[in-house]
Parts: sequence; structure tokens; C-alpha cells
Amino acid sequence: MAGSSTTSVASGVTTRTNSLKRKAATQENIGAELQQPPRKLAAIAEADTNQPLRPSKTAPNSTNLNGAGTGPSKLGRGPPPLTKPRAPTLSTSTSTNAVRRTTRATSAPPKTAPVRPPARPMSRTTTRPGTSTANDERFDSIQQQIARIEAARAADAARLDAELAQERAKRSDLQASHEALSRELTNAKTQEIAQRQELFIASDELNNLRQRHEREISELQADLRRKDRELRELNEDLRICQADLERERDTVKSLKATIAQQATSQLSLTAQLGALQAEKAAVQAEFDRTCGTKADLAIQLERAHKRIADLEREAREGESVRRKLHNMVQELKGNIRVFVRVRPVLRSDIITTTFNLSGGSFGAITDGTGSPDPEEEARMREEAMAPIAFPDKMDHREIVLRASSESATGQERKDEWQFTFDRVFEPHSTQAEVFEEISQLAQSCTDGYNVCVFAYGQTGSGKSFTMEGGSVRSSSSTANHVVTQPIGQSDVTAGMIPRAVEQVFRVADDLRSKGWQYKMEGQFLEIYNETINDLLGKGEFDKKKHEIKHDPKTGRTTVTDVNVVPLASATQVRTLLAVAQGRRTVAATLMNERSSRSHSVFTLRIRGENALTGESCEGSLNLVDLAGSERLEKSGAAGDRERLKETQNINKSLSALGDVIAALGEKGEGKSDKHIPYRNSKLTYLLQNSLSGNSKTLMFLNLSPLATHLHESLCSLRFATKVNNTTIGTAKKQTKHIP
Ligand SMILES: Nc1ncnc2c1ncn2[C@@H]1O[C@H](COP(=O)(O)OP(=O)(O)OP(=O)(O)O)[C@@H](O)[C@H]1O
Repeated sequence: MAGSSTTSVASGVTTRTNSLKRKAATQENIGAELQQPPRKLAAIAEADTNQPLRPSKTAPNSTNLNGAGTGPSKLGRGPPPLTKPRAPTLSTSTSTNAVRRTTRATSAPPKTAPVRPPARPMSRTTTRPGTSTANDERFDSIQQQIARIEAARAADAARLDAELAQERAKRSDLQASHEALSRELTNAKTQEIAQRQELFIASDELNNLRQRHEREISELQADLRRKDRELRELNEDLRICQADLERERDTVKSLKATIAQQATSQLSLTAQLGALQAEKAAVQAEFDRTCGTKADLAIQLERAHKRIADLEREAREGESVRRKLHNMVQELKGNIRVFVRVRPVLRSDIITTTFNLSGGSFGAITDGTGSPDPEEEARMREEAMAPIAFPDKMDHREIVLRASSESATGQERKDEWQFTFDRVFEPHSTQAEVFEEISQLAQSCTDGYNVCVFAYGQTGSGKSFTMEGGSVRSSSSTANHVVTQPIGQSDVTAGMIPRAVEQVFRVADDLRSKGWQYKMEGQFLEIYNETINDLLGKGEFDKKKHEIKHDPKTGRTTVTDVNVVPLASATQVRTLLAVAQGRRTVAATLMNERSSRSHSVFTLRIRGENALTGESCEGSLNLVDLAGSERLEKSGAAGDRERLKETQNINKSLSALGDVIAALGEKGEGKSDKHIPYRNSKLTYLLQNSLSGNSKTLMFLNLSPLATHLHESLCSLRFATKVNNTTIGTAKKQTKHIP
């Protein structure tokens, strides 16, 4: 069987495996059946070995001696059924005894059944005399019957014995054949186990074969996919190659066309070449002619260079003349010139004025949402402004203040004050317009003059804005703020100090081409409560004692223990200004929330040498931002000791300045022995050399445009008029020739 299964594997593994399984199952059933002993034989064996044959209990009346059921026995043909009724007493016991005897007869050799003596008739005495003969006859017939039955039984017993012997012989045959079959079964089982092992081995082999086969199939499939891919790539290559080929064919076609064209154009080029060669010959002839003129031109160029050098020298001389004339003009304008500048009305002014007028409410100029109503704001602006007029629209030199008041008699009195200065700037004037007027003055210091520009006016009138500018001032609240950008178009609020410094550096740069080399250095001081503080220093304010020293020989003013910083560029100066501003003492007053309660003095010293002309010069530019000039009761400082002291010191130094200017004026008018009280304040003593007749001085009078400040403005204008009318002498240039 194993052999046939293996053959089947070769033809179809899966089908064969199933059939093998089915066959194995059939074998198993056969084996199981073989293991079962034959039922009939077992029954016989059991009956033989375990118990003697007995009649079945289920058939008490049966004459079947082998007890195999109720049907007719194979062994006995049994006595025919009794046709006559038996005596009740005998029939019962006889039948019972007969059965019992029959049963015994199966296990013991048959005996001749003892014939029992007939039972004594019980009712003979009582029987009637007519019936006794009949009973005897019946009794005899019964006994005969019994005898017949006994005889039949004996015959049956003999027959049964014979049959039993036969059966036993059969049984031993059957046992023999059973043993033979058992041996066969054992052999069959052994064979089956062997076949099963073979089957398992074959099944393992089959599994291995199947796995290998699956592996081979998957490898073949991968191979197939790879081949497919390669085929696709080859197809793609082929397509590209075909496209390339097409293109190449097109190229070849167009190249052929080009070659044909080239051949045509070559012909025309050859013709052109001939023409060009003829032209070249003509140009060569022209070139030869030009070479001849080149030598003439070189001579002319040399002459032109000489002429340029002459013109440059003339320009330098012209520059010197221009400087002389410029300074003459400046001198003719007067030594102390006064510019008046009225600042515009600020929104904060309107708010303050409205607040004061409305008795402490901002609602008047707001539209309810907090933002100002433009029309209302314009009206309030008009209302807040003092009646100031600028009648001179040509030269911008006049300013008129008007005021109406009630006289003692109740009549309206109209007052008007007219002032004339060197220049009056209206509120809309820009920083650039203002600087244009002083740029010439700032430039003078590069010519060796001492220049002093100071801003005078009440607190909040715009002094710092004019001198330092809006952006510098506003950004200077942080000491570390560094201004690195030069003044550009965007920096429209840059003030006079950064603009003047930039101008000086620009002029110095321009003059470099004329042989001038400049060295500059700067210092920035503050005078607060008659104490000098170094705004560029590192030490704490009011701690170091700085002394002012004047050198009568050189006319140079120095201050001890202050930082004098060499300046390389205007940008660096602006950085210094920002640092200095952060250190300025700013205290709050009622007049201006950012009021500067000190004078600040920026000094730029410039020394120049001209290697070409052998000249040297030394000038200085002092730019002074004075502290507010308001009167004590207006400043709101009366109740504060510290503020009071500040205001007194400010007023003292400002009146000292007025005294010095007045004394200088008197001296200029001929009182040569007039004492000039420079020492009355630190400010006048520091500016001594810049205020004396040896310098060019300009005062900016800054005015507030507000009606509420009209009186302060009038006082300032009167002071400025005095200064403007003062002649302090002719400014002298500090130049010399380098030996
Ligand atoms: N010409 C102007 N244009 C616009 N705003 C100006 C002008 N002049 C001054 N201001 C503004 O007015 C305010 C007061 O000006 P500023 O601080 O320069 O006054 P000040 O006279 O220097 O005051 P203080 O004496 O307290 O230093 C500032 O907010 C400033 O920006």
C-alpha cells in the first residue's frame, strides 16, 4: 500500500494525500474490527467457559434446552404440546420439576428419570363409587404419558449430549481459528504500524517537497517580476532610443539644411571679406593719420593739466577770499545775533488750557469716545494761542505781540508790542529751515572762530527741541540709547547740535581736498545748582569738583577733570549726545513735565592745519541749552525747597548772563574800563571766551505761543532785544602760520 501511495505522490501530491488519509482511515476501521472478537464466537466461548447451559428464565414452559430464546430450538424438537388437561396438583409440580431436572441435565450426564410413585389420591375416600374406575384409567393414561415423556426426554438428552459434544468440537475449532485470526490480526496491526510510519515519513517528505516547491514557486515568481520589470525598462529604453533616433534624424535633416545655407552664406561672406579687406586698408591709412595727431594731443593734455593745477590754486585762493568775505558779512551783522522761534501749539497745551478753562474737565475737546474732535481741537488751538503776528513776510525779522485789557475806567485797552530781530521763525518753521540760517555760523569754527549758540526761553518753550531735536530728546531718557545713524531725510526733528556737528565734519571733509586736516574733540557739561557735572564722565553727579580755567595767552578755556573725547565722526558725536542726555538732570515742574533744570553746554573744539598753505587754525563751537527762564511764582517751585533752590540758581545765572551782555555792550560803546562780571555765575565764567568780543554769538529766543504765557514771552522778548542791541566787539579769527 505504501508503494502505491508513493507512486500516487508523483502524479498528484494533494489528491494523493487525501486518498492516503482515506485509506489509512479504512485500515484503522479494519484493524478495529479485527481487534473485536467475533461476536458469535465470544458468546459461545463465554457460555462455554463461564456457565453451564441453562434454559432461559424468560420461557419457563419452554422445552428449549439451550435457553436461546422463545422460538423453536435448533437442538430439540420438544415434545408436542399436551392435548389433555393435567391434574392440577401434578401438572404444576411436574412441570416445575421437569424444568428443574432439564436444567440440571444440561450440566450433568443424563440420568434416567426416577419414576416417582404416583401420588396418593387424596380424595379417594371421598370419591364417589361411580367415578373411581374412570379416574384409574385416567391415571394410567397419565402415567403412560409421563413414561412416554420421560422416554422422549431421555432420547432428547442423549441427542443433546451428542449435539453438545459436536458444539464443543466446533468451539475448539472456532477457538483455533480465532487464535489464528488473532495472530493474523496482530500481524496486520504490526504491518499497519509499519505502513503508518511509512505514511508519516511519506507525509513529511511530502511536506518538505511542498515547502520546497512553494519556495521554488515564489522564487520563480520574483524572478518573473524582475524579468517583467527589466522588460518594461528595456521597452522604455527602446522607446527613448527610438525618440532619440527620431530627433537625431530631425537634427541630421536640419543640419543638412544648415549646411546648405552655410554654403550659400559662405559665398556671400567671401564677398564681404573682400569688401572688408578693402575697408581695412582705408582704416589703416586713417590710423596712420591719427597717430600723427596723437602726439599733438599729448602736448595739449599736458597743457590742460597745468591749467587745472592753476585753477585749483586759484580756487584755494578764492576759498580764502570767500571765507574773509563771509566772516566780514557775519561781523557786519553784529556780534550777538538773536533769532526768535515760536513753537507750535501742542495737543498737550490744548488739553491743559481746556482743562483749566473748563474747571478740570477733558470732555470739552473729546468726542465722547476719548479721541479729539478735529474741529473742536482747531477751535481750542486758536483759543489757546496768544495774539502773535509775524508782519514781515519778506525778511522774517519782526514779531508783534498784542493784548487787550480793561483800563481802570472800564475801557478796553489794546496793547501792541513790536520787536525786530535778526530772524524770526514762525511756529511752522522746520528744524532744517532754522539750521540753514546758522549753518554759516557753525562753519566759522572751521575757519578758527569761537562760536557760541545758546537757547534762551521759559520752560517748555522749545529750547531743547531746537538745540537737540525731537528724536534725540525723546530717546535720551535711556542712558544706554545709542544714536548711530547720521541725520537723514527721515530725521526731520534733529536739532541744531547734531546738525551743526555734522556740518562741521562735512566742511572739514570738503576742505581736505584743499589741504586742510582737522582734529576734533568734544566735551559735554551740565551746570546744575551752580555745580559743574561732566555728562560724558563716569563718576556720580555733584561729587567731583570741576574748576574752570582760562588761558589768557591762547584764549582757551578748560575745565578740570572732565572727559574730552576725540571725535572721529559726526555719528560718534550723536552717540555721545544721546549718552549725555541720559545723564542730564531732569526734574518735574508744573511748567513742563520734562523740564530741564540745568544748563547744558556742548563744546566742540577743532584744530586744523593746511600742509599746502602752511596755515593753522583753532576754533570752538559752544552749543548751550539754558534752563527755563520762568519766574519763581510761575514755576510752582515756591513750595518745594529743592525746586526753589534750582529756580533761584537758574534765575541767578540767567540774570548774570544778562549782566555780562549788558556790560559787554557798554564796553563796546566806549567804556573800555567797564568790568565784565563773568564770575557772577558758573555759566558766564565758562562762556567767558565765547561771549567776549573775540567770538561769534547767537542767541535763540524760544517763545511759547500760548496766551497764558504771553507775559513770560514779553519779558523774554525784552531781554532778547537788549542782547540784540549789544555790540560786543569784532570777532577775531585764531589763525597763525606754521613756522
Ligand atoms: N518747533 C517745535 N515743533 C514741535 N514741537 C515742539 C517744537 N518746539 C518744542 N516742541 C515741543 O514742546 C515741548 C517742550 O519743548 P522743550 O522740551 O524743547 O522745551 P524747553 O524749553 O527745552 O523746556 P525746558 O526748559 O524744561 O528744557 C516738547 O514736547 C517739544 O517736543
